[in-house]
Amino acid sequence: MASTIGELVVGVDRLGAHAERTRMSRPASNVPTPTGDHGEQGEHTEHGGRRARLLPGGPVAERILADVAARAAALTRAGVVPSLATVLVGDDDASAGYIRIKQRQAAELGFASPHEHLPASATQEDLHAVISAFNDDPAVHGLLVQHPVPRHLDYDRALQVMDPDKDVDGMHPLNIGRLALELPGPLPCTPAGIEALLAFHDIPVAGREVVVLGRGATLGRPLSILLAQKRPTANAAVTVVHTGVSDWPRYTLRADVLVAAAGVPGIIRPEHVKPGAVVIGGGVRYEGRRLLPDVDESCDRVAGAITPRVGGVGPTTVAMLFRNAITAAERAAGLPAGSPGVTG
Ligand SMILES: Nc1nc(=O)c2c([nH]1)NC[C@@H]1CN(c3ccc(C(=O)N[C@@H](CCC(=O)O)C(=O)O)cc3)C=[N+]21
Repeated sequence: MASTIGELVVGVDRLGAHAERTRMSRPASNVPTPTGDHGEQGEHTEHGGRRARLLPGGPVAERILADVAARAAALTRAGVVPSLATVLVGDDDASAGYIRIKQRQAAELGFASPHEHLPASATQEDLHAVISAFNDDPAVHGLLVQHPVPRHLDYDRALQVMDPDKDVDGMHPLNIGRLALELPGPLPCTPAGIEALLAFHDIPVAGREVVVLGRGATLGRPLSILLAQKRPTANAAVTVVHTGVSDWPRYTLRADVLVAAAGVPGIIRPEHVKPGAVVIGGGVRYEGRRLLPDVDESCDRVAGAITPRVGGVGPTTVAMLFRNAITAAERAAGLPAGSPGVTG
């Protein structure tokens, strides 16, 4: 059984080991209470006037990226430079900005990052040709097409052209199938980032009630699959609520861990949160470069623990992109995935 989810187990073991270490150095009063301490908010640590304990994603990402950097160095010593290719269509400023962040990160980690920029007038066939060229290039191990693409193009069709083993977003239909069947493959980045964030901060979800608000393909749906899997950092009782459930607050109010994955700014308000619950802000909408989170900031008065508005789930998403990329590179090089000790 373990072999079918080998990749996942490796990542989980690493995070689990880290969680053990951090648990010992953290004051007892700071331990989260995902079951909810009704009416015992005085036990929560104050953070600059906030009641809820903050759950930053930065340290989670750092931990993952340190591992990626070690594996990239080992692969490079073995004669293979890991490579994550990016494709951008059009001239959207925000998208160009995100691509630059990924390229800077790639350089820091010792990855090559070939880039193709297509004009906004590019056809579907132009986009497919660029993807096919990266598919066929053995020096490219990971590939992502920046979302969204201009309106006249079909992102899903482009995704299906991509080599599933190079899909660092973990969103190719084959990879969603692998996720559902617990076969090895790249995991969708934001869901995997949220599982890692919860594990890093010692927030158990096993046997607990997790409610996901939203069923989108990039977050809500894959996260609901991931957190219901049989694994120490998952094993949750997962409920998915969405626009088809008009009395959704009835469900979110029961959640020990509430994940906002709706992409509707401010939809989660304090009256939707069980006192003491853990609130994870996964969903965001971008208006230009402005980030509009699903979770209203005042939820920190009710929650026991909450991701910060900036530096929460976002950094873990980017770290998972690179974890998927280094795993793809190791596999392509014929090395066992996740072996930082390998030398040439
Ligand atoms: N093929 C593809 N894969 C993606 O993964 C992908 C994509 N397309 N298109 C755009 C979205 C957006 N995205 C972000 C990831 C991290 C942060 C992040 O780390 N944000 C910081 C800064 C927030 C701010 O802007 O103030 C934070 O959350 O703290 C933001 C945005 C990945 N995306």
